[in-house]
Amino acid sequence: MLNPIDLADHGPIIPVIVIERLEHAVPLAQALVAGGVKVLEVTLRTPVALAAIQAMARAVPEAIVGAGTLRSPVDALRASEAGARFAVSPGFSPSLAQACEQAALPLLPGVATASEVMQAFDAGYSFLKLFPATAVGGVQLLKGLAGPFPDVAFCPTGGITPASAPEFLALSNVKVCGGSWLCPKDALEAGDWGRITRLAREATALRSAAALR
Ligand SMILES: O=C(O)C(=O)C[C@H](O)[C@H](O)COP(=O)(O)O
Repeated sequence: MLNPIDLADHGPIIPVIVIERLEHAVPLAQALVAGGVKVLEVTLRTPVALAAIQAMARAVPEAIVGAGTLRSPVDALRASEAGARFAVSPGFSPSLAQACEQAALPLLPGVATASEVMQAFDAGYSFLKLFPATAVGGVQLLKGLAGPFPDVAFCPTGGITPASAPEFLALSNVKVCGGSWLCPKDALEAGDWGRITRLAREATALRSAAALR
């Protein structure tokens, strides 16, 4: 079973993917992998999301396909059945955490405050999504959390851009960021897979940009 912290080893950005049309799933995964992005978070926000996870996992074995937007225990079960290798949630709830454990689905739970960090940490999670990262305080909040929680790492997501990502990635407690900009809706609709590969390639270079800061 994958440890969510290991997702950070595959690159600095996890694309947050919204699939409206199932036929986009496989070419999108291929385009991202071609640009060096292997870890894919497919949000359970659309009716075809589970089928998209299944199709990507089968057709693009190099990809590590996970499910995002898990909100309830049943989401955990469905994501696991669809073949998701990890799960991401906008928040933390004990019932969701328990369902993921039962389904052997590694979870990256979301937090936005120190109290939520403590609840997730108590439940055994030390790698957390900060969501919605920019809105709740962004870089300044993460610097603040590093004091009392030096043993907690974060994946900030929400409002991050290619311009702001290096500042996040340069923080000691940030291992990887999430962002939807790698998969723009208009590129998917136009089938512009080349643009998605370019965006993926640019995203993979952001860790070096962070190291230069
Ligand atoms: O649905 C979820 O569970 C999410 O993960 C929400 C995403 O994190 C944000 O929608 C990504 O934010 P942007 O990169 O600002 O578009």
